[in-house]
Amino acid sequence: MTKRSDSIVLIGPMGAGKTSIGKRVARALKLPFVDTDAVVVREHGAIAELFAERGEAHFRSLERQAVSDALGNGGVVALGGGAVLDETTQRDLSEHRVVFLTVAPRVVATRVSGSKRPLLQGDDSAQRWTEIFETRRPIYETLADATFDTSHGPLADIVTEIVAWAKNNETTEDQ
Ligand SMILES: Nc1ncnc2c1ncn2[C@@H]1O[C@H](COP(=O)(O)OP(=O)(O)O)[C@@H](O)[C@H]1O
Ligand SMILES: O=C(O)C1=C[C@@H](OP(=O)(O)O)[C@@H](O)[C@H](O)C1
Ligand SMILES: [Mg+2]
Repeated sequence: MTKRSDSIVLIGPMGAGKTSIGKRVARALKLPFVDTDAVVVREHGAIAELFAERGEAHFRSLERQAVSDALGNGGVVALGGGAVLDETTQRDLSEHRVVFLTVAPRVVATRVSGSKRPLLQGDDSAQRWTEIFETRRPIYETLADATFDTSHGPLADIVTEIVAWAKNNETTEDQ
């Protein structure tokens, strides 16, 4: 696999583990870690409030900028689940090693229940998660260089698998 950048980008649906697994992968590889949602929150405030007060399109434009900055800086980057909807981001990702974290619907429900994710509020959140995931799945699959299912087993095992994959797929200077 020839990729220009040595960074690793985690994509996938809400609750797949991008933030928590990304943090641990970065620590294991001794690389900096950035979660683009955390950047947006730090610079602009809570995501739920941005959605409520300024709308999803506004959040997406802040997210696009955070993603572009993070990809430029390198390291391990965890995206928000919807960041891949942006076509500029899709193009930019072709230069990076992209890891798609997937998860079974029956497992994710407990992971995201009670969370403040604005797209998962209300009684039908499980159904909404599935609809959103099915809509985005082709994009995730197209962008992915590798896919890991986080539904089973301890989080540490998935981290180990991703670290091994990253070491086997390192970029080299002359690419
Ligand atoms: N493989 C896993 N096994 C068990 N719990 C997990 C796993 N991955 C993530 N979680 C838990 O699920 C929740 C959501 O994870 P998070 O990293 O925020 O996902 P994402 O960033 O993809 O939305 C967190 O509470 C996290 O600890
Ligand atoms: O899938 C989405 O559209 C979203 C995912 C969230 O991030 P996580 O995927 O880290 O939960 C966050 O960016 C926002 O609530 C919107
Ligand atoms: Mg996250």
